[in-house]
Amino acid sequence: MSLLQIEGISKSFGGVQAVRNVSFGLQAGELLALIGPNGAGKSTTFNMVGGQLAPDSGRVRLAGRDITGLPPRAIWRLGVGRTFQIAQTFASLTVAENVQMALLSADRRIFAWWSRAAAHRRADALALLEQVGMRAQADRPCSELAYGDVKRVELAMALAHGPRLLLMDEPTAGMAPGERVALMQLARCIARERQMGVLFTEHSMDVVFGQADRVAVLVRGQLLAEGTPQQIRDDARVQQAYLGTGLVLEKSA
Ligand SMILES: Nc1ncnc2c1ncn2[C@@H]1O[C@H](COP(=O)(O)OP(=O)(O)OP(=O)(O)O)[C@@H](O)[C@H]1O
Repeated sequence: MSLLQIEGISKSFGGVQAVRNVSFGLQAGELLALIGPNGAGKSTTFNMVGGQLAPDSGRVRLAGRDITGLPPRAIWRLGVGRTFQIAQTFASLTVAENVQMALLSADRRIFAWWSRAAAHRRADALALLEQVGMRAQADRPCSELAYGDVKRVELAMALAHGPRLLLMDEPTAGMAPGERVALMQLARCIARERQMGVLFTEHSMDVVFGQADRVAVLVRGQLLAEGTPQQIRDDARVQQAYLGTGLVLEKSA
């Protein structure tokens, strides 16, 4: 059974059909990149999986369970984590405290007194930071970190509730090319180790073709193609769809 199964979802905004009858699946341990030119419906699809938007029709299943239209918090509780285009951390807290806050939330104790974050499951927080290569920076304030490191902390925070599926919305936006690949290599290792699925939207073709196991291409709200990076790169329809968008379907050296 697929970890995530999207079955014919559609969504319109007024007269604009943003997503039209889109179906695809994602297995545990797999990285699936959702790509497409601007306005193709990537964010809308993503938000229908995360619960920020309810589909007009179609179903979304997580390990067979119908999660269509559930609110984001309920979907998160069922094991769907999320990172954002602009990393969200508390700048005034240390790296470890940020992860401890995420652990508090996972333990349903987010309303506990803030000062207790520093005392909550520090060893578990440090273990998560070890996984993302940030253990040595545990006691630095997040405000002092380079942006690429903030993204790693955000990843550790997203892992705090042990998601089965991680949604990463343009995870490498704003990062230097080398850092982008490194972040997604890390996500890939963690996905394999935890048998966690990762669905991500991405504009950087280096990341897509270098790191994704499979790629789904949306164009004008419809699924145009789905396959391995090689199949997608060789697909004439995909090349045609990208013509004139300024994006190149080549992995740069
Ligand atoms: N809340 C909304 N209200 C009205 N129209 C919307 C809304 N959200 C998205 N759209 C429209 O739906 C279509 C798909 O948008 P969406 O943001 O899903 O595309 P995208 O592939 O994520 O684009 P980008 O790469 O530019 O982020 C676009 O035509 C967009 O203008």
